[in-house]
Amino acid sequence: MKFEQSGEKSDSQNILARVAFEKNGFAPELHHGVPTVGVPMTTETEPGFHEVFAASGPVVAGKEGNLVYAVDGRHLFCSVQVSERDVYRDAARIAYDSAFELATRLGYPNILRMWNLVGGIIDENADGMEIYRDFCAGRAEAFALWAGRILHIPAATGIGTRGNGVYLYFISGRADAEVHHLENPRQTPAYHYPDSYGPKAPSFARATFTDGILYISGTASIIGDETVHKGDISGQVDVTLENIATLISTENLGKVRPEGGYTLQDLDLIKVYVSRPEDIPFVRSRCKEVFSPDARVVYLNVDICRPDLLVEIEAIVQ
Ligand SMILES: O=C(O)c1cccc(O)c1
Ligand SMILES: CC(=O)C(=O)O
Repeated sequence: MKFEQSGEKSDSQNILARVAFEKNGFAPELHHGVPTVGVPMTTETEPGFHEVFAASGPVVAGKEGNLVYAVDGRHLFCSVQVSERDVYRDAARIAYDSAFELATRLGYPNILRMWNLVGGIIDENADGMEIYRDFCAGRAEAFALWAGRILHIPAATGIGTRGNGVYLYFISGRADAEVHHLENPRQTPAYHYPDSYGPKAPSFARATFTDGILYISGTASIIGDETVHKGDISGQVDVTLENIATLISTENLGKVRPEGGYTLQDLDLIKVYVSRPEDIPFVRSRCKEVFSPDARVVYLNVDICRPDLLVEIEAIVQ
């Protein structure tokens, strides 16, 4: 598995799947035989871009119900869209349930990395519950239904969009793949968050390390389970970067990676989610100081899963 990002479409050879970051989204489809999903994450003024998941072997792609997927012998990519609705819990459970059924049936039960792009993430649903909490409840029910068959809870992102409904996509691997899911010593595991954050805790790990690739989950200014530096973008950026630095340090990642850990200079394919557009110039200049000049970094103006979070960062080391 390898990731690429580009401003243009590359041709479809050896591509497992493609995600188009654009202004309007579109439901997953097979585009010239390649699973393609459009996620509504950019604005008129930001250029769109594509993220490409490279295949490790001959690709077989398909569609089943709402699921669009591809396998290459080592990995499954699967995507499903949940259209806008009053309450998401049942639809989120059903979407994950059908995706997990496919993943286990095809022999890729080892989820490695998932993205949950949730329109109106901090708005209320028709019952007055925050949509992120509503979504998390359905997702947690699906993980509980599949416990033992879907092997672990992986690294993830759960973030707002500039559209409606929910876009899900994930990659998973074979049962025998060597996969390590990591937690952060500075943070409570999200799946143990108390119910003050919602009826079911968020189902994700802080990072997944497999096959020489480190997937870092969306990370924010949270210590323990609490948001710190409320209203202070500078403080939130610093804590977010410190959280990532600790997560990928030799003390933490070195437990599963014999060569040791990484530093912020090793991050690539970085996504920086910023909830207030006016903070983007500051965040950009701070990120320039800490990330490698060769790192590919995009800034996306979307809501984050708690109203008091101003910034969230995800990345890959490969
Ligand atoms: O619910 C999630 O999957 C999630 C994962 C990472 C960060 C975040 O805000 C949310
Ligand atoms: C970012 C976030 O929501 C979390 O770490 O829980």
